Amino acid sequence: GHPPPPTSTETDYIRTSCHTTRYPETCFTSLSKYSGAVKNNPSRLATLAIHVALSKASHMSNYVSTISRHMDSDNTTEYSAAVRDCSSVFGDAVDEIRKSYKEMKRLGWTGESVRFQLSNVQTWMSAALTNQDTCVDGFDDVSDGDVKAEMVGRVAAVKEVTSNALALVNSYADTADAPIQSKARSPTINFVLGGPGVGKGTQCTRIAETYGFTHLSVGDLLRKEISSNSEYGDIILDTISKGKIVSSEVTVKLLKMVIESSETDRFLIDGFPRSEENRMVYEQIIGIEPEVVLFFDCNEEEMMKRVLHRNQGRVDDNVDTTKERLRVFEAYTLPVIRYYSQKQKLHKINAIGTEDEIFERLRPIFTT
Ligand SMILES: Nc1ncnc2c1ncn2[C@@H]1O[C@H](COP(=O)(O)OP(=O)(O)O)[C@@H](O)[C@H]1O
Ligand SMILES: O=c1ccn([C@@H]2O[C@H](COP(=O)(O)OP(=O)(O)O)[C@@H](O)[C@H]2O)c(=O)[nH]1
Repeated sequence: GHPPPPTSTETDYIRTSCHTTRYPETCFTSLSKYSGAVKNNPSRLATLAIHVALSKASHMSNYVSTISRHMDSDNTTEYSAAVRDCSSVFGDAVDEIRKSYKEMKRLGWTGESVRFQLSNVQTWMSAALTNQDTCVDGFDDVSDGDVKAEMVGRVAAVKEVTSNALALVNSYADTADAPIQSKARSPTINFVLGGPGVGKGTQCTRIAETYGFTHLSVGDLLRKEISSNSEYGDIILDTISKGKIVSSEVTVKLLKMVIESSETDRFLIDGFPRSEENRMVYEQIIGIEPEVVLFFDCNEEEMMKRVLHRNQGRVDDNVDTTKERLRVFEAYTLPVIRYYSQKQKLHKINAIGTEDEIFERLRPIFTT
């Protein structure tokens, strides 16, 4: 669709960011018309710059290869040799820029650290620039004239946008290291675990109100994704209906976005991590050690009873799905609970009793 019309603060952001590139004017003119979509976000700006470089480089690559194809095969002039070589290295440059663009689109989604993904992009964009230089160098031995000037001039224009894109990736990489922790604020995070229906949400609401936390129920975030028709909605609904665990890439990405965009910095994360794999991906992408991990403990019959009485119209609150959720809890979540127990972060709470009684058991944890 059409990008939203730019506002002056958004174009200011692009102008300032372009100061760090080697060709600031080209940078600004090629990117400012998209400033509304960039929304002052360095990652989006770098991705956009790569997109612009990709389109210019593809165009150039087609141009050189067309000229190359229209030359007689017995044409052995230095010009034709240079054009053939250029056509080949430009094809490589386009591949490298395309790979970079795809990687930028998957930042934070692959299970690898963003840092690692960005270093790949830096490598590929540098290689693309080198290939473009190689093309120009090939014309060194060609005698000066209009055709040579035309070719070298066109490549130079592509090099400018490629170099700018690399510079914007570099500046983003400088700030993207551990994106959350490098911010001036360093949020406090507590995890709240326990089987289905044990009362995590109920107690989290009270803890959040009394002790000033932002309550993030990952189950609620996922249900919101379903009802907002996000691209992952169908797969999330299918996974939740079966009582299985949604892919870590999805949950961690959601959590990261919510934490990053929140004005507050004390979080109770309810119902996550549900597996050691969840925990690993969390550590790679968000990486903030939880201060406290609460474990609400209760027998399965009681959990089943509470789930079946919940009455919130949830697709997973039925006997069969809840049996599977209990099985998943035991097989995948208990190992996480053991992990935090070994790290001496775990507080096990007896979840049998009235809501008030249970809340009283929690007070000492938050008042010391
Ligand atoms: N201490 C308790 N005793 C009995 N029922 C409870 C208690 N705490 C919560 N419930 C009820 O059990 C159901 C599940 O609680 P909820 O907080 O949604 O659990 P979870 O977030 O762990 O899935 C809800 O209907 C809730 O009202
Ligand atoms: O980090 C999470 C949190 C929730 N879920 C899914 O959401 C469902 C409901 O989770 P929630 O914590 O809302 O409810 P509970 O199981 O505690 O009743 C789970 O069974 C999973 O299918 C998930 O996959 N990953």
